[in-house]
Amino acid sequence: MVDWVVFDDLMKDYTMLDDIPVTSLPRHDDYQRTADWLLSHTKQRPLVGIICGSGLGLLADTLKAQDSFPYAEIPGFPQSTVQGHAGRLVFGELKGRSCVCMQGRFHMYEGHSLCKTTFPVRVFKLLGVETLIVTNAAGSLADGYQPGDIMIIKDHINFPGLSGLSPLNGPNDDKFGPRFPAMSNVYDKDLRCLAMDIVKQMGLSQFVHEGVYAMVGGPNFETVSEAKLLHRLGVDAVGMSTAPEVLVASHCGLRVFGLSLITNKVVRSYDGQDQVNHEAVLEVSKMRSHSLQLLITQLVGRMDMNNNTHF
Ligand SMILES: O=P(O)(O)O[C@H]1O[C@H](CO)[C@@H](O)[C@H]1O
Ligand code: HPA
Repeated sequence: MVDWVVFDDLMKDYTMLDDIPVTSLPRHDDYQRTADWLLSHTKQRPLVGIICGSGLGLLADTLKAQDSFPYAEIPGFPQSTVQGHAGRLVFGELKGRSCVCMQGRFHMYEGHSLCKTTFPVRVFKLLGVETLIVTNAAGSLADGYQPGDIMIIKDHINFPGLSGLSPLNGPNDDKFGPRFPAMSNVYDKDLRCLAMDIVKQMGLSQFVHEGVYAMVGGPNFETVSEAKLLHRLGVDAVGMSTAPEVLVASHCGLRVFGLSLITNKVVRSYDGQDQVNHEAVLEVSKMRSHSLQLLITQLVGRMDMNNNTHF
């Protein structure tokens, strides 16, 4: 079993990707062992996996017939350290459909390697999950987005990925997916259309957009110049997570749907006193998490099942 304390100790001296000691990366058996432990501790057989963003963990509390496990009790599971990320894996039903929910995710800026931040996604795959729903708190760059709005993620720009930081670095495990996965249609179009339909029926169209999410490394929020750059590049919302999870999910054939809750406007001017902070992010997340929960519940209830790609 991968020992994350030993792993982190090994990794701390390796800043260049081509230096990562291959033998210390998690192997298929490590993911399988964690999945087997979970399958032997719950009767749920989830088809949908959900990752809750900052302040969005309340969604997990709405699952019916729950079995929940603190990350510390799950063999091989990493631990979360960020406020607003409870650190529990919750199994249960939404609209009668079996789901597994991460109440708390792992971020690169916590000091985790990317294969560690995405460890649960491959465990989900081995549990039988077919569809991954990712949620996050994000700052908006798009004109017209307001704090409290929801963005259906159409596509992403993975800045750490563009500069060589990928959870798929290292030898490829063909049991999970191909060496060179395509990413051109990574956020499932049918699910995005279905979500838009639900939004209309819920009367939320005014608050819901479809747009491009960019992942930056964090943990600092953006400078004004960085914000201007992101805006010019066509980024609608920015955060410090999601892209690696989506990459790993898509690599192993999971269907992906993503939502950003806009918690703040990214400051794009030197005038004024506006400053974003994590407490404000959590406050807005909590305020609007109910609409997000309703949207996800409806989506899970209406999505078709048993149609993901198998390698
Ligand atoms: O992406 P999630 O986990 O929702 O969290 C977002 O909120 C935190 C900043 O307030 C960062 O971690 C950012 O990525
Ligand atoms: N920038 C980056 N990450 C974030 C933000 C932001 O403005 N808000 C919430 N997560």
